[in-house]
Amino acid sequence: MEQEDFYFPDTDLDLSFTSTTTDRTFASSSARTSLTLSFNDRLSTSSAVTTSSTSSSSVNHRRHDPHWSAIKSAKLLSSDGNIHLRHLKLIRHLGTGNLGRVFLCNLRDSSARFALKVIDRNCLTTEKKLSQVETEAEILSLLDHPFLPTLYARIDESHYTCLLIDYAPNGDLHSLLRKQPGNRLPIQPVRFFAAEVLVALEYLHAMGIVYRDLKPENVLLREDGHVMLSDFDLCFKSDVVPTFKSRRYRRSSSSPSLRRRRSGCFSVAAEKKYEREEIVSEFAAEPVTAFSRSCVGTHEYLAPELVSGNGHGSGVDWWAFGIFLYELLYGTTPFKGESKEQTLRNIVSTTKTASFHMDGDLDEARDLIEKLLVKDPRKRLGCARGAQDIKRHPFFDGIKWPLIRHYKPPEEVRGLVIKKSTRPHASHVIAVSPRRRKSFLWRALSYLLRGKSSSGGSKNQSNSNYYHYVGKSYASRKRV
Ligand SMILES: Nc1ncnc2c1ncn2[C@@H]1O[C@H](COP(=O)(O)OP(=O)(O)OP(=O)(O)O)[C@@H](O)[C@H]1O
Repeated sequence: MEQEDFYFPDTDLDLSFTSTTTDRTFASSSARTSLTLSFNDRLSTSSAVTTSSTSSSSVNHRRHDPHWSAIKSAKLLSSDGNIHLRHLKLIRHLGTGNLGRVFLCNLRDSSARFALKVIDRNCLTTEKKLSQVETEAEILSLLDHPFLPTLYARIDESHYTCLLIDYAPNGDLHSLLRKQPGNRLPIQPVRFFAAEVLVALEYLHAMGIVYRDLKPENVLLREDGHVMLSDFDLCFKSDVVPTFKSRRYRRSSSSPSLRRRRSGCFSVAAEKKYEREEIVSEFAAEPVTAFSRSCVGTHEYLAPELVSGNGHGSGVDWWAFGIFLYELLYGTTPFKGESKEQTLRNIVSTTKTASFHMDGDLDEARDLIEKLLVKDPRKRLGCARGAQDIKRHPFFDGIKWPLIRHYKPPEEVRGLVIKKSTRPHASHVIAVSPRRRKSFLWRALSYLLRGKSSSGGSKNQSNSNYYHYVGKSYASRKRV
């Protein structure tokens, strides 16, 4: 969980915040970063993002959103109609990633809070990293979904590229897991978080986007407790051909008359189940022909086809979804070895399978995980028709998918504070001449970003090839 918000005396940037706030990235010794080894993905080269606005700004259904209203007002007051860094007030540092630093900020004279990802392009030493920035910006500009961040503005000033996105104040699922006894969550919160992540992945796949970096660290939690997937620099985009088909299937479901155990909005059938046959028309938009050879992701979450380097598609996200479910339920990942090399060996080994503790409550979860962790992607659940098949698994029985965003987040999870209403934030305004304000802002940004490179504790650097990568011994699970 983030610390309580803290407003500093109103300068454009108060550098003292670096020593008084928590940098989750540095604080976390077990941070897992992701690996990127080569880029041959078919990412569209057209830039959908312009310098300072995004296509989503015109989305009608969000016109009353306070964030868009704040953006609109700031643009109206801006001399050139665009958002600039001078319009933003940085509040504190939230974390450091592979590409840059993330700050909590708001627009001056507004209480709407945003996260600002600041990338100093001069610090990006390789073409690959520059390309990752463009990938992230492009993917973000395409998104319009409650469980994914909105890109409100892209600001390119001097050698900085800044992405203004939704702020998720409840931290990430990895930190939340570590606050739980045994680093495990009870089954109902797991169903809740997994269902939302599944819907987010389904949306990405329907857009032709293969995510490739699912892990609890990348599942941020919004103020209302709902999820927000983050980190799109490892995605690849492919063509997707949506289809609409009729299908006959046997559905096992609980009798409505049976007594049910209840927990929040997610209920579990306590007694017998019955089977019925249904013919359904369904929309499938899974990028089944997506293909990449890049070895990217986070070791413990890599699918076997990714590790072997023979090419992969959207199935890698369904494998990672299985690992994700396992980690939420068991507090560890199923193929974790003594070293990263051993982990990768376990993943590709045809004899090594996930092991499960005996626990009756987890039978359906176990069955789902086993179907997702099938080493041959052609036989893996989700790889033929996408999320539809996973949603239908008995583990998710009872969930009304169209209403998913209205389900109540699990309140019983230790360390998850769900705010019922947004507290108005005080904002202090001190008149600073625009010239002074600008130079101060640049000096402050340079200072903060320099801090990143000298700290040495930030995210890892990319390795140039797989053998170099597996040959090293790492103290923690990191993305490369
Ligand atoms: N929208 C956000 N709201 C709140 N915190 C965020 C947000 N985006 C990022 N963070 C925090 O900032 C940190 C850095 O984020 P960033 O996306 O740059 O890197 P990352 O998620 O660590 O991934 P990588 O280095 O693999 O690209 C994250 O660990 C997270 O704690």
